[in-house]
Amino acid sequence: MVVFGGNKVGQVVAGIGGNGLGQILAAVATALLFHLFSGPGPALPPEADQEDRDEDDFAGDSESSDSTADGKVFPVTIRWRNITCSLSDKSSKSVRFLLKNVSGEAKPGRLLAIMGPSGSGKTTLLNVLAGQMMASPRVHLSGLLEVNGKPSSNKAYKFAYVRQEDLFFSQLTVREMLSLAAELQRPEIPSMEERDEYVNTLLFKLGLVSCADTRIGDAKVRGISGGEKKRLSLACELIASPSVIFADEPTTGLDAFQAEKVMETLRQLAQDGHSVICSIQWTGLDRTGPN
Ligand SMILES: Nc1ncnc2c1ncn2[C@@H]1O[C@H](COP(=O)(O)OP(=O)(O)OP(=O)(O)O)[C@@H](O)[C@H]1O
Repeated sequence: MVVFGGNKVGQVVAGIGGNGLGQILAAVATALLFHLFSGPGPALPPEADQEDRDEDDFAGDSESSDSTADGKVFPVTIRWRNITCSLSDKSSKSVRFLLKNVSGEAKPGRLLAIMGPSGSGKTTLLNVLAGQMMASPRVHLSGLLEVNGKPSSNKAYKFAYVRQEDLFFSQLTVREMLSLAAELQRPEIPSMEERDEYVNTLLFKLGLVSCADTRIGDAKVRGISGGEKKRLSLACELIASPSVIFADEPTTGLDAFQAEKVMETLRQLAQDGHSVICSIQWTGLDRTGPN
């Protein structure tokens, strides 16, 4: 059990819409910018508090490569100790803790679910772990973050971050969206045929074959389901061969069937060797809770 800003949180191991060329170009630029800025952001400064470092527990080494020579996922273990994040308010001279002494570990082959009610700090923790905290003089961060046994540094590993909001070209089909994403992110794939084959593999892996030629859609034009959108987000992120996958509330807003399919996909990605960390909003209505 860890504590987030005062709330108890259980840890379980367990579009861009629009029409027209102008908007497509704008969206391509947005996608490129998104990927430029979605690399590891400001990392948690390695803290002096390294007493409880136990390097023997780490199987990985410090290589920063993201996939092994045979195309397998490069294994990355992340460990965090006593992460504290606070917000200071100069006018009222008060400090608000968003995270307080949070510790944990994510390993390759495991799916880690961070559970808690709304506002308990789940997104904040994912942002800290992914080095995506917004730089602000009001935000104070402390604690220890290790990647494969070494204090984390920028660009230490490749990660995917599936956020709560999905960003897509609503007019494209699922296949077209993946093909475009592959063209932007994997320019080394030489021919269209090979790219098509790569996209087909992704469609199969993410269970998107049946909706491959359906438009993504948006609020105005009905397209693929919410669960399919979430799995398409995962597929787009997988193109970059990440070692670690962060997914912020991937099941929120989905019905039980779609939520189960998304979680099954994440479980499968963990089995493929990715370290998967997701947040789940836990309302407490389910008395059984995380186990
Ligand atoms: N930069 C910030 N400035 C002010 N408050 C912030 C900031 N970042 C987070 N918070 C606050 O910290 C708390 C935790 O936010 P966070 O988004 O991490 O929670 P969460 O558990 O992911 O919530 P939800 O399930 O609703 O998405 C919230 O009360 C939020 O308003």
